[in-house]
Amino acid sequence: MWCRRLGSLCKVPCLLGGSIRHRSPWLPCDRRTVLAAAARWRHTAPESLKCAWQLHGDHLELRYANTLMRFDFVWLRDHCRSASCYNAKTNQRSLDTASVDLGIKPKAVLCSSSRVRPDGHVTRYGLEWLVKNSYEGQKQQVMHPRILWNAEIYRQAQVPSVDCRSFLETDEGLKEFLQNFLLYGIAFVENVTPTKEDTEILAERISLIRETIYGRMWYFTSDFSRGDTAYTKLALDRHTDTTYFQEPCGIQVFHCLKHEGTGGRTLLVDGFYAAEQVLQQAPDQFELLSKVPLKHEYVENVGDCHNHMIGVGPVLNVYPWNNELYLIRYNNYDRAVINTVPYDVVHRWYAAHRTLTAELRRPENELWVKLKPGKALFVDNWRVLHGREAFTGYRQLCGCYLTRDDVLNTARLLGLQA
Ligand SMILES: C[N+](C)(C)CCCC[C@H](N)C(=O)O
Ligand SMILES: O=C(O)CCC(=O)C(=O)O
Ligand SMILES: [Fe+2]
Repeated sequence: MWCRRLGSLCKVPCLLGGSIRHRSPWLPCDRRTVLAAAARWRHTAPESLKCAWQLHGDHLELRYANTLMRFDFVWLRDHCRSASCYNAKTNQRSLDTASVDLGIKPKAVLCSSSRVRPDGHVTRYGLEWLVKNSYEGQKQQVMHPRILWNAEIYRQAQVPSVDCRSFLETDEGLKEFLQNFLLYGIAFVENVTPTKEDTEILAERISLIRETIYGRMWYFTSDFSRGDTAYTKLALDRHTDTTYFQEPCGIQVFHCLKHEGTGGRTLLVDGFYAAEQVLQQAPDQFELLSKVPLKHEYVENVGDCHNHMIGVGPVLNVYPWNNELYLIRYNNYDRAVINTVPYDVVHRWYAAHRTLTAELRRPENELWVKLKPGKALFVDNWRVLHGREAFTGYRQLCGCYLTRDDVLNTARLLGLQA
């Protein structure tokens, strides 16, 4: 049974809605023959080629807004936004998906009929909603818009630091800061009172602080109070932190409270920029780095501190549907014995790791900054690597880790895509 009646909504194509009446166990369908004969393109209006659909044996094919989409029938039933299937107040599904017949088929597809007879369950979808939420639509989009940088690109962009008061007291200041942070993976706040307490207030403005084995707010000097090279005066090559957690910390905040001596500059490298170069030069190496799981490990036995952490995952982590990078796990100090990779793969992995390392080490990709009291640095620890130059004298840094979900939450609440 096909309906090509057009409701009043159809006059505005972007508001077109489609309705699907599902064949469900509680509503036996006798329209199989109609469905079988239905596999040809249908248009919402004879003169409009903007939207067309075709019903196949197990899915609905829809062409709209230059996107060809295919919707599985169970998917369509599962995403029904009717009052009995979805609670619009809580934005939660009420439908028990497991109760949907996996062989479900729509009884009819109607284009924006204003009068649908109340037999069977009716599911309505807006075309825009379908485009936005289809696999094909998502594939064309990035989850996180970013500007990949090397030192020159970052300098040219002249990204401003945000003033501490504006950051703390205005939504505009906070939004500007977060926008910079999301685009570049680093952002600075200036004129911060150089204390641990004031740094904590900053952190709490955008997120929950992630307490770890290093505490909530940490404070460190080169006193080797912990069994890690960070607590010395030695240089630290570029790395991301807490690679040995199953979920590495999302953001790291650094605030240098004091330095009387030389050296100690901070190195920042956009890991995604380097990975992108690997993808261009050697896509198979990129793939290897994104597929081969490795362990990172933290073993500490110094004073009263006894810890043993293990995190497993590939160096490059990508969303499987669009290959977009979302996390780089790179720390050659903390990388554990490789025992998760067979010998013939491991050699190719080392070659791929070498290619990535060469990109990460290109001098033109290195951004060097000297952290000074009053200037707090936020680093996206899932994207930007940090390191430091060896130093002399007394140097005191404070900071903390933030939970990524909560930073992104704040950004979304301010209207940013995160
Ligand atoms: C930042 N803070 C000094 C607290 C900890 C440093 C952790 C260092 C560790 N090797 C890692 O990369 O995870
Ligand atoms: O001392 C520094 O500037 C940074 C050390 C470091 O890598 C860290 O604390 O995670
Ligand atoms: Fe670090």
